[in-house]
Amino acid sequence: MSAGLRLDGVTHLHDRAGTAGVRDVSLAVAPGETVGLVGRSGAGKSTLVSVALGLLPAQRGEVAYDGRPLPRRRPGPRRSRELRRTVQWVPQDPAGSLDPRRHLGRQLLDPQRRLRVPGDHEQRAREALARVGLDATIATRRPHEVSGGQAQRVALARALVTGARVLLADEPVTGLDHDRRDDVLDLLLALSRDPVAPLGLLLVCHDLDAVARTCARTVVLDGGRVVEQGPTGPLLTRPTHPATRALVDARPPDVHPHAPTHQETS
Ligand SMILES: Nc1ncnc2c1ncn2[C@@H]1O[C@H](COP(=O)(O)OP(=O)(O)OP(=O)(O)O)[C@@H](O)[C@H]1O
Repeated sequence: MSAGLRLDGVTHLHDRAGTAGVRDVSLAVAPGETVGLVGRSGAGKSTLVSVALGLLPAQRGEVAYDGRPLPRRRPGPRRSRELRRTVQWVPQDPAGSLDPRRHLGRQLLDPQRRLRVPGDHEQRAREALARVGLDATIATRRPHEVSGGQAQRVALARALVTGARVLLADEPVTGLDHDRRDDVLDLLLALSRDPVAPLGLLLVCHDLDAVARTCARTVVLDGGRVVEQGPTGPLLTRPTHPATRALVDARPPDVHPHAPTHQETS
């Protein structure tokens, strides 16, 4: 059994002509692995994330969580809940996705109730907060009563609280300032390296510096297909496919040349 998320020869085309979507994509993210997914606009990244989350069907191929294939048809409510617990989605600007009116603690209980997670929900909420380096007392506050960095952490705790083993983070740092960006990325990296409950991470990101900082391995999509993949360092310094080269060439000049990369910190 392969733990985590596995896509095997997955195709999802949006139109009959077959010009848009993803084709024959295989990739795996095991707990503890950090994988970047990059590609120009329209390359198929969001489509792939939707298929990986079971929101769009794999017309060909297979998506499996912890070795168990997702059903081709929309799964029933019970199976759906099981799946949601295993693989969680982290949206763009995670803190901005918190409900401003509700106490943060409530927002850590809601997904557990919704997904009928077994066990003591309050305890799981405290554990999730500890994993992201926050004290449990923050649960009594609302988003505007904590710092932006703390809110980001709570949002990540919310993704963890159901017992997720893999996070799909779709442009989670777009629009954040440099320090906040690094805070989120470093936290994701630390969570992936947690010795007790290592997390798998698929990071969809157009910021190649963020990918270099966080992801051991990177997959390049172009025209809906995987055109290059491998260890992030060599892939970004010696790209072989023109699509990868174009992404690397479009990278803005490094304004923080001393930011540690994944390679330097691992
Ligand atoms: N619901 C849809 N119906 C029809 N075509 C779609 C749909 N969603 C996406 N597409 C098309 O599929 C292709 C891949 O789009 P997708 O959004 O997956 O790319 P992306 O790499 O995520 O792009 P971006 O970086 O701009 O978000 C594009 O040609 C897009 O126009």
